Amino acid sequence: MKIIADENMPYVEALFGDLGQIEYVNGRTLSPEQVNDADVLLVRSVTKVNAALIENAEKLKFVGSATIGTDHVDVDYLATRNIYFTNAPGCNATAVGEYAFIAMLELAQRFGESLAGKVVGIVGAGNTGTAAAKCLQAYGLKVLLCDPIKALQGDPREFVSLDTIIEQADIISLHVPITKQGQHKTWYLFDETRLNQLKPNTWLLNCCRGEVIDNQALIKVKQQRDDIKLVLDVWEGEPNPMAALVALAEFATPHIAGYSLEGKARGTFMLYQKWCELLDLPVAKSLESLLPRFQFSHISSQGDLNERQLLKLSRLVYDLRDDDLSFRGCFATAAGFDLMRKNHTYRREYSAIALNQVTSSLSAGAINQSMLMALGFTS
Ligand SMILES: NC(=O)c1ccc[n+]([C@@H]2O[C@H](COP(=O)([O-])OP(=O)(O)OC[C@H]3O[C@@H](n4cnc5c(N)ncnc54)[C@H](O)[C@@H]3O)[C@@H](O)[C@H]2O)c1
Ligand SMILES: O=C(O)[C@H](O)[C@H](O)COP(=O)(O)O
Repeated sequence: MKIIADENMPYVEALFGDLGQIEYVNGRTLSPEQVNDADVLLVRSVTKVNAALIENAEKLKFVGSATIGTDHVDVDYLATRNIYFTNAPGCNATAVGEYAFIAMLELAQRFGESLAGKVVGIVGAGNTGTAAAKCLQAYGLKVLLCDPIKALQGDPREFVSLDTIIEQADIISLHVPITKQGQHKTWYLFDETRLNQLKPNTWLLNCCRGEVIDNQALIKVKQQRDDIKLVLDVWEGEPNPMAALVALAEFATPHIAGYSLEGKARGTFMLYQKWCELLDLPVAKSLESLLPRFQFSHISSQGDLNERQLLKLSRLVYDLRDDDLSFRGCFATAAGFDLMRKNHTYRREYSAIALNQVTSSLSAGAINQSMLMALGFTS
């Protein structure tokens, strides 16, 4: 069996090595000739899987994308060809949620403010939005959720409109898929009009898809409104973000909000699980066996923490400042953007740290052992 896999998808050898002959390819430049004799195709968000790519791949029976988003895959075409498709919903949700939370802690520190007490609006309350809300609520913040689709489906959580979020939230974090049609389309959901409606001093974070914000309009609005602060992980026209926008963002990264080792491993593992299920094979490998031990796996601290100390602790699993600095040095070329993504193999999730807070208080609202557990650290 021939398995074609993106060279930047980790753990493919460990999980699929026994199941067939693996050939690694550059997902961004993958050509039809390279997939013509494939049985299995494993991709990431940078590969457009459509008729143009796989028309002549007659043996192809399985396409797996180790991603949450599916906008790069023509799922209708795959269905007409009876090719099984799976993605990895939720695989990197914790990573995205922690990225957003840590970015907010960083902004608070940079501007001498406290994150505690702010109201956060989450647009899109699926896997990543819920993961972000989990951290924020664990930290005691008021969270407003906007997701008209979930509301219509009867999700029991309380939802508000996007207008309410814009009026009331101090911070807005975007977590929607990119959709170009329909009542709830998200393409340029934040256009110039909406961007101009942001209340003074809003922090706007985008870790879903670049085109959810009109990037040209964002440049224009931000040039007139320095009160708005931006954290941007995704960009219109990746891998070529607009240089003027990078310069205007407080924190800028190359679409790596989901790139914890845990999230990456989960993505490939979910494809492996699905493939085993389809072939009626036992799931012989485990997710845990893939992950290296974290160098700060056990930490003891004395007493409750303050917000600054929580940020210090967070920087052990993910120091956003480092990525921001590297990005500014490499984003000018597509190769630089992609290389930083390729080499991004160092980030962990809060769960990688077992925390023992000696003399932790029981007071509600304190950054004590129970709040840290709720954030995702382990004991
Ligand atoms: N930056 C990254 O590394 C990274 C990582 C993972 C996912 N993503 C992107 O984030 C997107 C969201 O991921 P997810 O796991 O949360 O997906 P999800 O499908 O679990 O949740 C998306 C939610 O958005 C809601 N939604 C759709 N249109 C909306 C609208 N107009 N207004 C408000 N809500 C709307 C949906 O109802 C759904 O609940 C993915 O589709 C992907 O594009 C980016
Ligand atoms: O949709 C997703 O899951 C994310 O955008 C994903 O993290 C992108 O990473 P890539 O597939 O490009 O490695």
